[in-house]
Amino acid sequence: MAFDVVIVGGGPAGLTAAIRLKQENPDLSVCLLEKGSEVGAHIVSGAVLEPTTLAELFPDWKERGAPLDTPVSSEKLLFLTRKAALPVPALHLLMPQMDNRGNYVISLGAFCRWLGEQAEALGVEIYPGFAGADLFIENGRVCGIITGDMGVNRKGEEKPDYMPGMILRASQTILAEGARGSLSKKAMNTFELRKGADPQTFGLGIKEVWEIPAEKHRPGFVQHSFGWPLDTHTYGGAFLYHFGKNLVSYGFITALDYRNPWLSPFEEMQRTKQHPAFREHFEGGRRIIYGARAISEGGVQSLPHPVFPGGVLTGDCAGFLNMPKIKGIHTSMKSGIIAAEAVMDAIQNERAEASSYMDRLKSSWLWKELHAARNIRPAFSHWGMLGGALYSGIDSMIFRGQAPWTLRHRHADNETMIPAEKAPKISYPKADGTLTFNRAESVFLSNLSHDEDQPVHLKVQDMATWKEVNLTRFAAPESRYCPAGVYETSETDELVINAQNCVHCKSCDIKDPDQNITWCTPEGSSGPNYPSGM
Ligand SMILES: Cc1cc2nc3c(=O)[nH]c(=O)nc-3n(C[C@H](O)[C@H](O)[C@H](O)COP(=O)(O)OP(=O)(O)OC[C@H]3O[C@@H](n4cnc5c(N)ncnc54)[C@H](O)[C@@H]3O)c2cc1C
Ligand code: SF4
Repeated sequence: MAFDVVIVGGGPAGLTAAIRLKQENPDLSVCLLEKGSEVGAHIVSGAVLEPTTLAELFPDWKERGAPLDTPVSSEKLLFLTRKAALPVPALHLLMPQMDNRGNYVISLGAFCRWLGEQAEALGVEIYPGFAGADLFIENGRVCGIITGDMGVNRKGEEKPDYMPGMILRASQTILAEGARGSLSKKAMNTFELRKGADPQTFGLGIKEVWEIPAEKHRPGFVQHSFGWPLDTHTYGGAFLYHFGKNLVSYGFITALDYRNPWLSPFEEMQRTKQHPAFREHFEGGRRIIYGARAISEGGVQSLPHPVFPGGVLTGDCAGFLNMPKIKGIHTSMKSGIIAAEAVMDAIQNERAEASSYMDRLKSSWLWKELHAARNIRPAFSHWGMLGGALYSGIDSMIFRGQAPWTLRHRHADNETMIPAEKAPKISYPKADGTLTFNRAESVFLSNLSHDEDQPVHLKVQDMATWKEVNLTRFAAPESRYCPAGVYETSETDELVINAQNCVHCKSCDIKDPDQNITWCTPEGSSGPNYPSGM
């Protein structure tokens, strides 16, 4: 099958790019693949939406019924100690990037479904349930993508319903797979797109949606925290947003450059709920959805060159997220708009490379925004939590993001752990089954579908390395950082992989110390099926 443009990924970046292409040129043939069973099925986000890019894409978004129903009504940033919560005063002055006035608390899943409807109305062909499994490269140029085979059993043999993958040819391919996309990783390696960039650094976001009693619901209330329970060298914190009909979105982001291999991002998230500043929000409520996803935290200094022969990278798979704001939706969408315009230019001028993409990015508000935010995230790696918080205040208030230096990211996340025997063990409280839960009962709420009789999509290149590095040196950290309990160590010290539990967060691909684990796309439609509230 041949198209003018193939887009891989139906998140905010891919859908926005698709819409912009058809808005500008209705005659272009545009195809978008989404590995989830439907658009939105794999989407995890807080989410507070800054509506700037949406207004650029559809100035009449209100009349079109965009699902932005909960304006932010009030907000707090808390520094937590074990028992106390100290609000950061004059938040809008001290940390203007945390100012959420004019923003909306949304379900990003519902928003993406709505964007999908807009795209289809413009003539974009959307194929949910199809994973882009490989790049289709001819003569050193990406000429489209290859979808995954369907109907292959665990041993790699064809089953009666076998359907080989298809080649989707395209003049230009837009990769919009979100953080740590598998095709994006291949494109970066094949075309050496990361040359000269700092290592990308990621966070793992784990999230729950709760339904709470109507009398406790405060529509539009937004709360963020930092400090306890993380140690001072680990960046991260919790978020809590009231939205929709009696819903609360609660989550915790742990930076994946953490050092202590005994740390469990899942348990940090569970125990934060017990803090008095969070606990009261869940009383009388019930948890209805659970999910997890990595986010790209590195900022502008970690961006790869986003253009390769035959295509571009856009959204979180390149790393267009503003970490101090904890926002990547409006930035991903903006990069999608710019990518679409550059790709159209390349097609019209019959050029293999959308070479205007970088210049267009650099002259946009997106670049200015990311440039101003660039020093805050690395400051926390350099000077720990308090030094980083102090630096953020100075950078925002005095330099206003224009300091004449750029702090670098010195390590990739897989390089930062210290040996388990040198790290303090962390003892986490047992789940109580009402407020806090274990991973097995949590993953149940991700509504997973995964045919177990298919090749394991988590490839461990070398088990001897796993034993020597992961098990012996780091006490099997994947058994703690995986938010779905996919990895276990058997009594005979073998690695057990429960691939059917994978929620596609990509943390193992990122954090595995020797880069010995590779996340590959499973059969299309596998993985979580998050409903519209996510
Ligand atoms: C817990 C959490 C909280 C967040 N909170 C906020 C917030 O409050 N505000 C905000 O602005 N941002 C927030 N973000 C960030 C925001 O969600 C992302 O920046 C944004 O979603 C990135 O958009 P994207 O389109 O690049 O990628 P994604 O949203 O990740 O979408 C990528 C899509 O591509 C699909 N895909 C991936 N690979 C393939 C493949 N090979 N084949 C087919 N399909 C594929 C995926 O299934 C997915 O649907 C948060 C993120 C997390 C994890
Ligand atoms: S197996 Fe890897 S990608 Fe899947 S949920 Fe666990 S850490 Fe995330």
